[in-house]
Amino acid sequence: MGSVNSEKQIEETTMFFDRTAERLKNGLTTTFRNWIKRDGSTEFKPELNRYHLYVSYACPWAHRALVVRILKGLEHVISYSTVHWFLEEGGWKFTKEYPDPHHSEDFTHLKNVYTLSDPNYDGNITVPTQKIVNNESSEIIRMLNSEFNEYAKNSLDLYPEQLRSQIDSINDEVYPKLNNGVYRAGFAKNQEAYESAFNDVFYMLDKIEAILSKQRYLVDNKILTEADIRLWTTLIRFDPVYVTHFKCNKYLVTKDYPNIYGYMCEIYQMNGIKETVNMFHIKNHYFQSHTHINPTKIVPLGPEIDYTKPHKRDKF
Ligand SMILES: N[C@@H](CCC(=O)N[C@@H](CS)C(=O)NCC(=O)O)C(=O)O
Repeated sequence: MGSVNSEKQIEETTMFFDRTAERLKNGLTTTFRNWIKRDGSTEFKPELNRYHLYVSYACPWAHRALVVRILKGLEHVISYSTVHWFLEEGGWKFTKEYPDPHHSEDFTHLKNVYTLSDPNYDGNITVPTQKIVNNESSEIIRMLNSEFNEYAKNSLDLYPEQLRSQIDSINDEVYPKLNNGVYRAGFAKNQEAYESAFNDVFYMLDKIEAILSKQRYLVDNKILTEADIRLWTTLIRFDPVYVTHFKCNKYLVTKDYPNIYGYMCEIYQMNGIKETVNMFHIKNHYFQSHTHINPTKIVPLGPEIDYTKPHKRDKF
């Protein structure tokens, strides 16, 4: 790390992240899709200290799981560890600083955990993952929300029955246009693809700003839902990373969208949430790993953002 990459390295990095981009475009194509069920209908029962979340602090999808774990008060039930922030061919790595807490030092990569579960595994090595159980964050957060209630310190329901169809429909729009839209813009191979992704991103942000000018949360005026969490982990990366690195630079979310900014502050200020935000991992991951779009690997120093200001969202 540190030096400018050769053409061959850039080509390899491009191919590696093309595969990630392809998978993200297609949505739920992850491999381990088991469910933890409190009714005992699967082999995975909710239990204290049985499950571990392998995350990358850098990853917006893994970040969802960290946030829901805190909001539900499951810190004493489910442990987690983070991989190193640098992602390259070979996948997410364990290091001395970021070890795999469950296996010996022979486990150098997250891939080792996958192959332990399935020796023939040759699919994508993504985070978050729990070995064997599930590596699809949208499903992991549903399990954390509903299946661990007998241990959870907080009784909130992020996917309440009466709001499910609205949550599903906003997720279906926010995912392609914004969560993944920023990646489509950043990894675009031509002007047309970039512009189409860019327009989706700002169409979605404009729409969200309008919603949040009328109500406290994305789906409901009073009830925080998983749709908010899925949105927030993208928003928190927007100004520091996506504006420059992925060229989503029409507006800044913390300057040009006052309602979105207040909403980001409110969630950031919820108990335990700011500790899930590791801006060092986030910035270093994107700016250093994606050498095909940032060959010098220089990590910008800014921006300075204050998430601790009064959010005033309780006006609704
Ligand atoms: N659908 C997956 C996507 C997760 C994902 O693609 N994560 C990226 C990092 S942000 C990753 O781990 N990429 C590694 C790779 O593609 O090998 C989820 O939400 O859990």
